[in-house]
Amino acid sequence: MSIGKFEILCKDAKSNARKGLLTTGHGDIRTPVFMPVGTRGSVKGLTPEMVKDIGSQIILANTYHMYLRPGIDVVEQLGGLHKLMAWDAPILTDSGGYQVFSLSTLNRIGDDGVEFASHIDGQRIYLDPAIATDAQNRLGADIIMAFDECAPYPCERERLVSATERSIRWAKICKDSHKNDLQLLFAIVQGGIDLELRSYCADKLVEIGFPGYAMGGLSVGEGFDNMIRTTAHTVRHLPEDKPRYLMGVGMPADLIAGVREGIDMFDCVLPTRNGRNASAFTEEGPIKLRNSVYTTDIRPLEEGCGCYCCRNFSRGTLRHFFNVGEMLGPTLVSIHNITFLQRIMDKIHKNIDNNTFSEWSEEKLKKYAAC
Ligand SMILES: CNc1nc2cc3c(cc2[nH]1)N=C(N)NC3
Repeated sequence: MSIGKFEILCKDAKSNARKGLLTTGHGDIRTPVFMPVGTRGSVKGLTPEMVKDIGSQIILANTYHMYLRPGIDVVEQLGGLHKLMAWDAPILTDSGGYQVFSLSTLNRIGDDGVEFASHIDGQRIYLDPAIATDAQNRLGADIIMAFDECAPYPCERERLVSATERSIRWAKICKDSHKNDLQLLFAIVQGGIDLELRSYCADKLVEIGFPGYAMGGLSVGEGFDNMIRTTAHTVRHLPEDKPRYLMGVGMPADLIAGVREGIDMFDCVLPTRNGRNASAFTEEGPIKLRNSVYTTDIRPLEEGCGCYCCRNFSRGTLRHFFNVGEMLGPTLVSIHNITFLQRIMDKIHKNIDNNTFSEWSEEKLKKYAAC
């Protein structure tokens, strides 16, 4: 089994879209792929069996959160992350770089690492590239991420440059610290929407050499056009034969547009976060189920969807569940929303196979933009 092998199976003639097969320690991943997020070891509100039934191939967990609770030692004593999550397929762990800068109270950012106060109990913690890589090696995920510094958006160019430079230096330390050949260490390209900085960062990371490359720092309020323009530009600086991962993305239109620019992997909390907040993806745009207009609506969320939620529950029932605070409401709408994104990925695969992706994606993007 050649872990890290990425085979391009089919390429769209009129865009950068492609289908691939990525070999990992827990099986092959057919790309493009959407990865549901299980930040603290659970895809919120869903059993692993539900996630598997939807057709998800790989799920995420987060090193920052697992480091704080229950702690890496405890995860190891519980049999590792796959055992803890009851998931025998591929897992990707984010390094915690984003969460340290977005969740915690930063005390010190140095070239060595970061000192911060835990967002849980204020405990002072120190993380650096080597510690974050060792933690991911011990968690045992199949794909692990470099420890990076995520500059806020927007921010002064000087801050963006220093965060990008530091992320490059830290990526090299992560690669030198990474000991487990069963795990793939992906680099993360930073640089905001500054195309020159993105090129510089991508070129430097490719020089160091990684089995896959992510793009971080997008889908943070820059807007769809900036995100796609930056993605398209950066992809041109990444190797054709390595997987490309657009972190934290995204909504239905983002997935289609990202694939068109040559992205292979996506993750996003929105299907479950929106699901918990009674917001459901539909082909006609999101619907807010707490709205009284759905009180006696006997239709499923989406005619023809086929997910467990749409096969068994009406919009009226779902509105009732949210209205009275039944736990089943968030679970059902999360199942539907992940299924909705999975179905988009399935349609992407089919259209790339049939060489109809460009026309299909054009029509879909127009439709979703109008929602
Ligand atoms: C908008 N969501 C999102 N953007 C991200 C950006 C990054 C990330 C996770 C994200 N999630 N993880 C990193 N280690 N770095 C960059």
